[in-house]
Amino acid sequence: MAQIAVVGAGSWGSALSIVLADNNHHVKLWGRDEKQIQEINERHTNEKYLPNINLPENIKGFTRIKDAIEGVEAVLIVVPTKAIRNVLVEIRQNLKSPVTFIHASKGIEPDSLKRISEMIEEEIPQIIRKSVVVLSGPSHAEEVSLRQPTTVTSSSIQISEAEYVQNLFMNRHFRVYTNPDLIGVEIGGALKNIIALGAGLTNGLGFGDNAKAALMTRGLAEIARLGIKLGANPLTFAGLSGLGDLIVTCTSVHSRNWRAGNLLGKGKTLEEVLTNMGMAVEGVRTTKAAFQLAKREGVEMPITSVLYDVLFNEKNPQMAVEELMGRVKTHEVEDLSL
Ligand SMILES: NC(=O)c1ccc[n+]([C@@H]2O[C@H](COP(=O)([O-])OP(=O)(O)OC[C@H]3O[C@@H](n4cnc5c(N)ncnc54)[C@H](O)[C@@H]3O)[C@@H](O)[C@H]2O)c1
Ligand SMILES: O=P(O)(O)OC[C@H](O)CO
Repeated sequence: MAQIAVVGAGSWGSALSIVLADNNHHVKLWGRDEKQIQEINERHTNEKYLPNINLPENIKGFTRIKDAIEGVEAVLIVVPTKAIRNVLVEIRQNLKSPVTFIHASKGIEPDSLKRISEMIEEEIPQIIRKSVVVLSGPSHAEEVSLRQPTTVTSSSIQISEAEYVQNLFMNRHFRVYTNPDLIGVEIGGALKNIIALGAGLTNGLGFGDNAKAALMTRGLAEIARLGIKLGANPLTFAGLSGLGDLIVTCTSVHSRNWRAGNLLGKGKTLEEVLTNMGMAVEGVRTTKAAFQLAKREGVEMPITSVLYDVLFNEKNPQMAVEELMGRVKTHEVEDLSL
């Protein structure tokens, strides 16, 4: 059985630790909060992030990254995107031999416009990096930790490494597929959070299922348009890390992005929403990054664009919906190869 470091003891890092521990791996879970790590080691719980869940005893908590990564064969990064570069620097300074880097975070870095696998390649020299693999798909921590049926995709340009990660995680509750399209998997996983914010926002405004279905469908069209321009396989967007994750995030009671959008639609300010959530709402920064990426690539992304104005330029949400509905008439199906 393998020894794996999980860097990030929030909801998703803790839930994925349970999957690995159920598969009899030795999990070294890093978190920055001493009290939380003490709770994980002594009471085998993480009440703030996974209430009412018992953690298996083969999950050990660490507060120093140096200790968590010592002797492991793979490092799973699962902190919010804004924290990734800092943890990577600390890993680089302490890692002694090459490991597989897996990440399960969902975001794009504003300004640099890097995907997370690109940040890993930038920060971690090849001599200590066997490969980079992303794990993504429709998977809320709350359900994974209850061992409810979940399916995800393991993606790497080295398919043997994607299969290695598939083998680490796969069990009878957690089914893992592989896909070599790293760009498509990362873009789908990151950008669906923008659409979930929009779906929550229309709910907050009092609109129903027609509006939600419209946002999801046209949202997927613009995600695919950008992804294909960046080199993704169009079919990936119909898969687990595309359509699958879009469905779960736009319709689940667990979705942080949907809940944040809902509060915005009900008139709360962005600051009020983020303060109240207390958990990662990746869609906000990803909207900024996707807006910048669309501009750089010359790709039309109307939903992302109006949400950017709602989040960062105080556009009224009701006006944003009216703007989308009043766009110039167009064809539905486009030639995505253009
Ligand atoms: N929660 C889910 O169901 C889920 C599922 C799939 C993917 N994800 C993705 O996983 C990533 C983590 O999300 P989460 O839901 O676990 O978040 P969370 O809010 O539950 O936990 C975040 C964790 O990161 C830590 N953290 C926050 N800022 C930090 C910093 N600057 N430096 C170091 N640590 C920091 C927090 O202390 C906490 O332990 C996100 O990219 C999210 O999109 C989440
Ligand atoms: O709760 P959300 O909106 O951060 O979404 C979590 C996961 O990405 C769902 O797959």
